[in-house]
Amino acid sequence: MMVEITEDILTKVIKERKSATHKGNYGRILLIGGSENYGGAIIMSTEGAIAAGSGLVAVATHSMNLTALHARDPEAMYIDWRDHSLPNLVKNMDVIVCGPGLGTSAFATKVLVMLKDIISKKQTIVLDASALDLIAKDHELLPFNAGHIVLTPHQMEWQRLSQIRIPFQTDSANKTALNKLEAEGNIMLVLKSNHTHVYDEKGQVFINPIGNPGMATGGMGDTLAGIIGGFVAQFGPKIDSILAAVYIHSLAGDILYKSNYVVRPTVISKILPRLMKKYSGLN
Ligand SMILES: NC(=O)C1=CN([C@@H]2O[C@H](COP(=O)(O)OP(=O)(O)OC[C@H]3O[C@@H](n4cnc5c(N)ncnc54)[C@H](O)[C@@H]3O)[C@@H](O)[C@H]2O)[C@@H](O)CC1
Ligand SMILES: Nc1ncnc2c1ncn2[C@@H]1O[C@H](COP(=O)(O)OP(=O)(O)O)[C@@H](O)[C@H]1O
Ligand SMILES: [Mg+2]
Repeated sequence: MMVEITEDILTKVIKERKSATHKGNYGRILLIGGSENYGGAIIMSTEGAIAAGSGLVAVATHSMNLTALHARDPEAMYIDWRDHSLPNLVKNMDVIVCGPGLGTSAFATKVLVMLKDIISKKQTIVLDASALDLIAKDHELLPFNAGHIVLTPHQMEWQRLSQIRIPFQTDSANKTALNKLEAEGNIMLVLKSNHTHVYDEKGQVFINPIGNPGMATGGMGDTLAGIIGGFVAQFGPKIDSILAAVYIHSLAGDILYKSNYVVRPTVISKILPRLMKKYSGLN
């Protein structure tokens, strides 16, 4: 059975903040990505995570991206992804987003191996973009020990990972491929397209009915990966958090598309806090 995601998911998930709280109550997230050529990707993911409201946002990226990252997003903490303290930082996080602009170098593979060794049951990992391409070449790189794994491929990345060509990516074929990947029944799949399908850990399928072609621009998925990570960090590692993130990303896109021919991913992050405010405290 397929369930359409509706606006109700936003009031269900987005809670009004209580006065007696601090940043430690809203989740810690580490984003890993951004090679020399793809610095923008990790910056856009970071902006998604900050706008979504995670309590603490840290970024591990190529040193070349430091100045741009800090100039745009001083809220984010930075670590050189070659720094030997990276594994320790990983251990302290609730959520890790890995992949936007990561690239597929030997070093990128080493990052995935490190994550696989270190990640624990208390943590959620969101795998996007290059991380998925590396895993497509070697399924053993999947960090099965994570409490929850969220895969966010677009159709081409899913083709590489599942070996199902795009026209044949039906829900039943996708579920079969997902079952083949799973060791622990802890993988959720966000299969991005003009109508994104989300598969939960039990095989339930959800479809996102909104979004628009103005969103077909580089960085839109990087932004979504950050928002998903931010929602999981703040609202918990459940399918509803992911559905709400997918829905609000498209809703922001639709609002902007009314008066813009192209929707810039960074502007989605810009309007997200205001949109979240509208849906908070209504449940
Ligand atoms: N500003 C930046 O630094 C950006 C960096 N990016 C990074 O570039 C690396 C390569 O990712 P790409 O996704 O560009 O490359 P891929 O080669 O993985 O996929 C892109 C191609 O797949 C095809 N495709 C088919 N169905 C599609 C669908 N539903 N959605 C999207 N594409 C579909 C299209 O022909 C498209 O050109 C990743 O690390 C990614 O994070 C991109 O995210 C774009 C922005
Ligand atoms: N025509 C469209 N209609 C609705 N949503 C779209 C459309 N094109 C792209 N999107 C959305 O934009 C995002 C693109 O993700 P992705 O391809 O990973 O981008 P990137 O890697 O460049 O950041 C997905 O969330 C997808 O659903
Ligand atoms: Mg992408």
